[in-house]
Amino acid sequence: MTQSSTRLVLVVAAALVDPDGRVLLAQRPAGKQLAGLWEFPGGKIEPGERPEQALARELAEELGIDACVSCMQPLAFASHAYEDFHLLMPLFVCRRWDGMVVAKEGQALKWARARDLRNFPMPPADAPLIDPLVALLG
Ligand SMILES: Nc1nc2c([nH]c(=O)n2[C@@H]2O[C@H](COP(=O)(O)OP(=O)(O)OP(=O)(O)O)[C@@H](O)[C@H]2O)c(=O)[nH]1
Repeated sequence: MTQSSTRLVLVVAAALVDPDGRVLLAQRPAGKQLAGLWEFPGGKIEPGERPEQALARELAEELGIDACVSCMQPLAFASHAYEDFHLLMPLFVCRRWDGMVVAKEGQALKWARARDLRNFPMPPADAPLIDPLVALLG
């Protein structure tokens, strides 16, 4: 069905990959939409920002790391109709950053194998992102 008006929300997310080939998941805190679900770090792109810049900002805010913008590698994107908005979310692979990953916003963090991601409850938009990660990382 075609909808006449849909709010498009642009979000950018990262698959941070550690030297062991594991991917970082962050748990959405209580009180937020989709609370308790495991997601890729990231957030909304602000007006005037390039996606890679927005991602670097979010990674600094959420995890305290300084990610290498020129190393961000586009892998896949999610296009998902939530009830009240449509999410468009590119996923970048990021293997290089400065600093230690720290949960700056009190969120739980987990390093997981790509092939184990299906064991984590994730937002529905994220499901199509898992196969490309498994293809890349095994
Ligand atoms: N960062 C991130 N967001 C995701 C993923 N999957 C997914 O559906 N989303 C959705 O994309 C939006 C992310 O924006 P956000 O992190 O700034 O959202 P938020 O609820 O904290 O909003 P707020 O900043 O207005 O409080 C949320 O609606 C979130 O549910 C994911 O893997 N990572």
